[in-house]
Formats: sequence, C-alpha cells, structure tokens
Amino acid sequence: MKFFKVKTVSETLSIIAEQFHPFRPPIKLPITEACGMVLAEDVISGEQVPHFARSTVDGFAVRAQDTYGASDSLPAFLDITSRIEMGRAAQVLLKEGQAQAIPTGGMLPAGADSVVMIEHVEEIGELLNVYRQVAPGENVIRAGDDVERGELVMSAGHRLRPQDLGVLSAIGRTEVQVFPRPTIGILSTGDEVVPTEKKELAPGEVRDINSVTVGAIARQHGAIVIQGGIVRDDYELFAARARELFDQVDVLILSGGSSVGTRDFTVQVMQSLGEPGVLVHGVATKPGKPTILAKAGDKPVMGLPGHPVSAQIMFQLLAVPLLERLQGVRARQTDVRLSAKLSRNVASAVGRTDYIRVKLEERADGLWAIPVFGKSGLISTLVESEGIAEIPENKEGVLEGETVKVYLIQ
Ligand SMILES: Nc1nc2c(c(=O)[nH]1)N[C@H]1C(S)=C(S)[C@@H](COP(=O)(O)OP(=O)(O)OC[C@H]3O[C@@H](n4cnc5c(N)ncnc54)[C@H](O)[C@@H]3O)O[C@H]1N2
Ligand code: MOO
Repeated sequence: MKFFKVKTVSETLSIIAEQFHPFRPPIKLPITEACGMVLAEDVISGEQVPHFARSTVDGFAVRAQDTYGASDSLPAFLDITSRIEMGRAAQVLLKEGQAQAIPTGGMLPAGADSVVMIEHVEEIGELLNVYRQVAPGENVIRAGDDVERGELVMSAGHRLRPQDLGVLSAIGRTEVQVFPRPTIGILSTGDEVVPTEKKELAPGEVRDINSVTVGAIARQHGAIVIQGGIVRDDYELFAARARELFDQVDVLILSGGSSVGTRDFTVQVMQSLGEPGVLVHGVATKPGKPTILAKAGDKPVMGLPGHPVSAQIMFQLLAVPLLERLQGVRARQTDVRLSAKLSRNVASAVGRTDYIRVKLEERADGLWAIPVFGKSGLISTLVESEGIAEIPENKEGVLEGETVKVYLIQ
C-alpha cells in the first residue's frame, strides 16, 4: 500500500473536526463526580452569589461618609446600635452616625455601605472611635458580585475544573449534564510484539510499548481504556479481533502494521469495519507518516505507526483532539504551545511538518529547546524529552536561535 496522497496535519485536524461529534447522549452527574468531564449544557444562574452584601473583614458596618476625614488625631465618633451574627439576617437599619459590629462574612445591614476594620477602631462601651476613613464599598462584597442572577456562568463544551464545580455549588446546582467519557480500545499488532509480563524474550521479540503509552495518554484526556492486547500478523485473526473490540468502544486504535510491508493489513481491517472507511492514509509528518484515520459509522478508527515515538507523537497530535471532539470540547481559542529558541540548526522539508523531541532550558535570554536526537524506535528519547518542537510544513528547516513552538509532554 503506497501513501499516494498524504494529508497535512492541519488538513487532518480539519477532517477530524468535520467528521466527528459526540454521538453518545449526555448524562447527568452529581457535581462531585463531574471534575474533568465536559459540560453538555449552558449553565445559567438562577441566583445571585452572594445573595446578600457581606463583609470581608471583622469590623464595624458604617456609612462611609460618616468616617470621612477620620484619623488617629481626629477620630469619628459613632454609636454602636447592634451586633450582627454570622449566618443571620442583619435586621436593624443603620442610620447616620451609627455603626454595627460585623464578623467576616456577616450580612451588611441596610443603610451601611462599607466596613471599617477592627484594627482601626476603639470600642468604649457603646461608643466607637473610628481612626481611619473608608470608601463606599470598602471591605464589602455586594450581592451578585460573584455571580448575577441570569448570568451565563459556563457554556456547553467547557471541561469542568475544581473552580467550576465551586461555582456550581455556590448557585445550588447539585447535578450537571455532561458528555460521557469515550471508551477507547487499543489493539497492537505484530508477530514480534509480546506482553509486558513476558519474562524471557525470545530473539526478535519486543515488549508492547504502544498500548501502554497510548492508553495512558487517552486516560489523561478523559477516555476509558479497554486494552485489546496483541494480535498476530494474520488478516483473519486481526480483522476478527478488531471487529470484536470495535463493537465495544467509541474509538478504536490499531498500533503497528500501518506501513507498506506485505503483511501490513491495517488498512484492510479498517475498511472492513464499515463505511465511509479510510479518510486519511498517510500524514505529511516526520515521524509518523504512516498514520491512518478511518470512520466506520460514527466511530473513528486510527492506525498508528509501530515505532513507539511515532505512535506517541501522532496519538498526541491527532487522537487527543479527536477525543476532545468526541467529548464535545469547544475548540480552543488559545495556542497552548510554548515558544522557545532552538539550540541548533535542524533541517526539514517543505510540505512536511517535523516534530523534534526537545529538552527545555531557561537561560538569561529566555527559553531554549535543545533537540534530543534518536530514531523513532527509541522510546527512552521521549523520557529525556520535555516537549516536542514543531517545524512547520512551509519551512526547509530552522536555524539556531530561531523560535519554535513546543508542545509540552506531560
Ligand atoms: N520501506 C519502507 N519501510 C518503512 C517505511 C516506509 O515508508 N517504507 N516507513 C517506516 C516508518 S516511518 C515507520 S513508523 C514504520 C511503521 O511501520 P508499521 O506501522 O507497519 O509498524 P510495524 O512494522 O508493525 O513496526 C515498526 C516498528 O515498531 C515496533 N513496534 C510495533 N508495535 C509496537 C508496540 N506495540 N510496542 C513496541 N514496539 C512496537 C516494531 O517491532 C517495529 O520495530 O515503518 C517503517 N518502515
Ligand atoms: O514515521 Mo516513522 O513514524 O518515522 O518512525
């Protein structure tokens, strides 16, 4: 099988964005179980947060104008008319010349617009000497300062973080609609590939790396992983195992067997899973060119190159956006890559995007990316690396000191 018409990375990402959508209906989850899940609804607050004006300090609620000009030598004199209790309504109206004791978080009484801190007053019986002036609104959170009633607090497509759940709790939402986690199945191929557990390797055998790396990245990005194990280079067997796994999952990943060798059945297997079949056969990258993307029904199927570095980079580059897509994540507006200067010349070719493993080093003149060279069969080169620098498809190479974009590997 030849790669007649390879697609660029951006073309492939556009195909992913056009072809794949969340196809499982949203589910309802308690907010305490929703961290990391993607919202499937717009959340509009039915309440103000806080729903009353509250003090941010321990002190005395006052009218700011009653404190104007107050200083150590010339305090303002106010009457203490009430003491507000935590978690209770402030019931006494505050009038001109008056103050009410208030704890941090206590409700501001009607008539007050600010709080003077306890450090800046002196209580003498029911009289208060105020030694500092305060401005209106000082030391106060007004009703609705955090969230307004009717405000859109989060939109569908937002991945829920701890602080998001905090807001949901504040507005009284106990449950939210989220997209279910996609299930991803991974099947490794190759007569030479054996499970991690195998103690003594026979000549020619290698332990499975790709199922492990790809499974870990998939989990980092919200997927549930089903390990399909390893299948021999036998078309009937491979097709049957792929079909069995495909039927259990939302995304199928096949590792190895993507290249041009006569025993490389991956494309045939992918075609056998259903229409429309292969969408991308070869991506203009180095490494990772023999990457295949197919669609069978609603489900994506991806064939990754066997070399472990290529498999990991291509999974990160293409399958992670795919997983995000299936979870309904809104397209990111910001570029999450770092900018760094490359520490030496690196050649590339126009029409192909190169991914260079790099270490990062903070120097006096900024962040530098130091290439880690090595064949894409050497997984330990990725252990040494902190990022992957991109040499864009329109460049023949990058000169020492030129700025490159770096994806962090986490
Ligand atoms: N004549 C050509 N040969 C190759 C080309 C080419 O264009 N012309 N492309 C090369 C590139 S680039 C890559 S990448 C590989 C991709 O090959 P396959 O996807 O068919 O993968 P395999 O042949 O099955 O394996 C390649 C290599 O990786 C090892 N491997 C495979 N699976 C695993 C695994 N799960 N864990 C660890 N290591 C794995 C396998 O033993 C091989 O050494 O093709 C090049 N050849
Ligand atoms: O593209 Mo292969 O994926 O260079 O190692």
